[in-house]
Amino acid sequence: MSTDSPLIIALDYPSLDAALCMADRLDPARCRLKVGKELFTRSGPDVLDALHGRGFEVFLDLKFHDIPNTVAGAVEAAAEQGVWMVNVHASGGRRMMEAARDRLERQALSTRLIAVTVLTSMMVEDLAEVGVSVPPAEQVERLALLAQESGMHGVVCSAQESARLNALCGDDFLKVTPGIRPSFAQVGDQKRVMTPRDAMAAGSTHLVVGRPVTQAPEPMEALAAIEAELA
Ligand SMILES: O=C(O)c1cc(=O)[nH]c(=O)n1[C@@H]1O[C@H](COP(=O)(O)O)[C@@H](O)[C@H]1O
Repeated sequence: MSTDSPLIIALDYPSLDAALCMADRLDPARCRLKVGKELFTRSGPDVLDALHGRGFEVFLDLKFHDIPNTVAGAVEAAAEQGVWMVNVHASGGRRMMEAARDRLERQALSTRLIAVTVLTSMMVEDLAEVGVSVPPAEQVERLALLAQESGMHGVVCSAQESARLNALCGDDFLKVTPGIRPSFAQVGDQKRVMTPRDAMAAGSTHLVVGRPVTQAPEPMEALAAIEAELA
């Protein structure tokens, strides 16, 4: 099933059973699902089959970062399993991103390919420790432009950077933004956060929401509350 909802719910669970338990409480007409490293490492492709079988479109969030040939192969493998979206780290560089894009094009695979800019958990001092001496916003701009030039469909960034990236890269360039905190939710370990409404107003095209929905007593009620904040 295809949906026009901007919401992508992060299924950050340690087992297939726990993930499917949550998926069964959600509606594929009103959200997509994101499968990340922990769940995929434990369950393997079974989780993708199970979610596709339930009608969900899936963002496989494995943030590939390796030499170009290895990343191209990994992206092809993900796309062959029918995922809606897959991602790489933009800091892997132009040749890595181009190799991944070329592989999808050559195989006529329509999976969206996006690049992570600067993780939403990182602040200026974290970047400094890894040798990046510019503020997060500046590094995000640099990596987003590089990602666009390298043929990515969009980027993962904080919603705080969406407006600037809209101006730099245009509306069609996807801005997939985690660090979303509805008015009813706790910030937790995220640093660069925004509410769903502010994030969409800033130009985000998709909102990644995890714990505010998955740890709510009634996940569909939390999702409906986010939809209401967006209306
Ligand atoms: O690529 C991601 O999805 C991602 C990138 C990023 O910079 N920050 C970030 O939080 N994420 C993911 O977005 C989700 C956020 O979950 P919550 O903080 O529970 O809403 C998690 O699955 C993170 O792995």
